[in-house]
Amino acid sequence: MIEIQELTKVYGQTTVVDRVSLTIGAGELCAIVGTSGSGKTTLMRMVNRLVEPTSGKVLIDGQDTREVPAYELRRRIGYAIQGHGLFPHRTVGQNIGTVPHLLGWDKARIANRVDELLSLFQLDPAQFRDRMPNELSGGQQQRVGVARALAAEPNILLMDEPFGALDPVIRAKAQDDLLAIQRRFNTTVVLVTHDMEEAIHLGSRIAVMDGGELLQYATPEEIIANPATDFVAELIGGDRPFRLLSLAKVSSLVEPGEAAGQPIAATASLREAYAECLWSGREALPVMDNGTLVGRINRADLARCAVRPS
Ligand SMILES: Nc1ncnc2c1ncn2[C@@H]1O[C@H](COP(=O)(O)OP(=O)(O)OP(=O)(O)O)[C@@H](O)[C@H]1O
Repeated sequence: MIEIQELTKVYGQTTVVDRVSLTIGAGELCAIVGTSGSGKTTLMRMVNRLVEPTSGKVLIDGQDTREVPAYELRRRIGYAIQGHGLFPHRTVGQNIGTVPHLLGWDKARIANRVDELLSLFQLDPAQFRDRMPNELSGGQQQRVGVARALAAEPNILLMDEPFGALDPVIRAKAQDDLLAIQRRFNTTVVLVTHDMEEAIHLGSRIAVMDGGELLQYATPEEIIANPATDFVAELIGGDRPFRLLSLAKVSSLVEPGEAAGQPIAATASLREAYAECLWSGREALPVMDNGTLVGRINRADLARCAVRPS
């Protein structure tokens, strides 16, 4: 658990993070969202003391981070940034093994961990572990960057716009990889993004920053339904019904029965299902789960899920 209490950063005359307090539960993914310069990165970097707070404090599992040497904190907390920050003259395997090496893990354990992470990120270890970063695509480099941040099995992972530079298809894949890994290891993740869509998709809670202040800290459902200020509403944009639909899966709305045409996956979002209904002009779609037809989903139910929650 991360408890941020009255955290403040002042540079010269400017307060860039202003008495922000929030608690991130173990295994949660907190997405910090806001416009450029709103203080997102500074707030996040104060968690591992890459930036020293001017005042306020951060407790990790109850321990004040000021009592822990900064270098130890940075080893304990994974950190991944946009543009991955890989060491260009070290192989993929050496990059991923950086922190385990610093922690004195033996070679076999490091090699196992490197291969395990490469496999998790769907990069064949035999093919990738000895390559240099410039022999990878941007998306592959990004995945290696996240794998490196996870190498020493940190309980906490800080991510600064990790998917910002990726094209939409690779980005969606990288986001899903992150969610799968985060759930598997129950990692607490703090992720900075300027993209509300990404925050809604990934965040179990979203912290909205503006001008150094925390405007709202709530679940995606709460933020969409009840934005705290006009600015938060503006960040969410006009397509709130679709954002609501994107939060739930088809499996949550399956009913018994049949429908004609191409099935939709139970793991697809309600938004995808609604789009498919509209696009194909169908009132209902068959639902497929692991290769088996499990029922159908109908358009009227989908439309009801898009209504503003009361
Ligand atoms: N080392 C520094 N010295 C002085 N000002 C700084 C320093 N680091 C950041 N700032 C200022 O603090 C403010 C917040 O910066 P920060 O990087 O936290 O914003 P951000 O919300 O992450 O923005 P972006 O989305 O553009 O990365 C900005 O106005 C920035 O210019």
